[in-house]
Amino acid sequence: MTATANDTYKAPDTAPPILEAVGLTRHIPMHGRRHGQVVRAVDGVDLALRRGQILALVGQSGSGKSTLARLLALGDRPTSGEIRFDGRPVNAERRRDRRRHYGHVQMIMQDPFASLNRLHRLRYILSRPLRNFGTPGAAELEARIIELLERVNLTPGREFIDKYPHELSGGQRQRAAVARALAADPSVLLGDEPVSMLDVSIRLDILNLLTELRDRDGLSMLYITHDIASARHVADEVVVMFSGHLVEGGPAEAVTQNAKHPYTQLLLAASPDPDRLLSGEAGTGTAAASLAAAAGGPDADDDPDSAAGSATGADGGTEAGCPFRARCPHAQAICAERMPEAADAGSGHWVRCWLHT
Ligand SMILES: Nc1ncnc2c1ncn2[C@@H]1O[C@H](COP(=O)(O)OP(=O)(O)OP(=O)(O)O)[C@@H](O)[C@H]1O
Repeated sequence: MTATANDTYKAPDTAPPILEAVGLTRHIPMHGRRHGQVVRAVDGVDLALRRGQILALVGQSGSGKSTLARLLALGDRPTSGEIRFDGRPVNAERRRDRRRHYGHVQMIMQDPFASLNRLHRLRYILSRPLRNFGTPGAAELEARIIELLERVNLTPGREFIDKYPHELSGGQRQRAAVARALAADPSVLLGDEPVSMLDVSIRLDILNLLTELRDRDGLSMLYITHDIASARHVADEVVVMFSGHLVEGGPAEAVTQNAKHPYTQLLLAASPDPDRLLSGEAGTGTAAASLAAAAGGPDADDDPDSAAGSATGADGGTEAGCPFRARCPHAQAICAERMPEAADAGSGHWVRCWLHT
């Protein structure tokens, strides 16, 4: 059984993957002064979200998290690599695949205001995805909408069904956005920073709702966040992204309590202490300053020794070395030559760092 910070979790860590990325890569061509170069936003990512689990994807702004989420939701096409759903390759260009896949994978966005049409009541917003499964009569439709509202703890549902998004608090709006995602009957939720725009006092409520959906309904979830403390709170497994690469991953407890990669260690050192979990405050002191200096992602600097020199020639094939090397206190000559393969750190924990090969 996977060890987690949340001891209600029951699924075994041998649960089969429901959503996988295999060598997933997205190189974005640049324009203007940088014409001819590409930003390696996502670079050869392998990850597996297991059935009934929450996998947290953690990284700073610019590390490639949203680009990866867009690829997994088929909202963008990869440069190379493959996405598999339930063991089968998904081809983003095939309409049949897109229809089938979209029903199963639903996104929860950062800003619930932007994701809910403010001109409509919840009744209408939630009825649209429900109608994709046939045309139930008015009474049945209303009963299903109320059930959805109550599933996300907007209770009693009857009191919320005719509200407009602007009549809800921030937390209630995010619950309504989760209800809308659930209306499509997904087996996977992709949450891109689903609590970062919410008031600190209600973040924990929404995260607890997500873990409830996992525990009660067996939903699988990719939880995307810059906040490693919240990842530890909700996730079964954690993967850490820096500059388009996954650098460490494994059971949440192992990655957060026994981090191996210097970047993960920096993220942890700069995160709020557990008493201030989800406070949204950055840590203080030298770790936070170093983290800010490390940045999270590829920039347009084509100096290979820059902090994040991940913009390369248009073939996208010239990147070498670990992107974290310029900020790493343990960098060695080999770090500039190539990125190591993942090394096994035991019990499903792995790390891509020359210190551990
Ligand atoms: N359309 C684009 N054109 C050029 N560069 C892009 C584009 N989209 C993303 N990038 C670059 O790709 C890298 C990864 O961006 P992405 O938005 O995926 O990161 P992120 O980790 O989700 O950050 P944030 O949390 O700030 O959204 C960044 O360097 C970003 O500037």
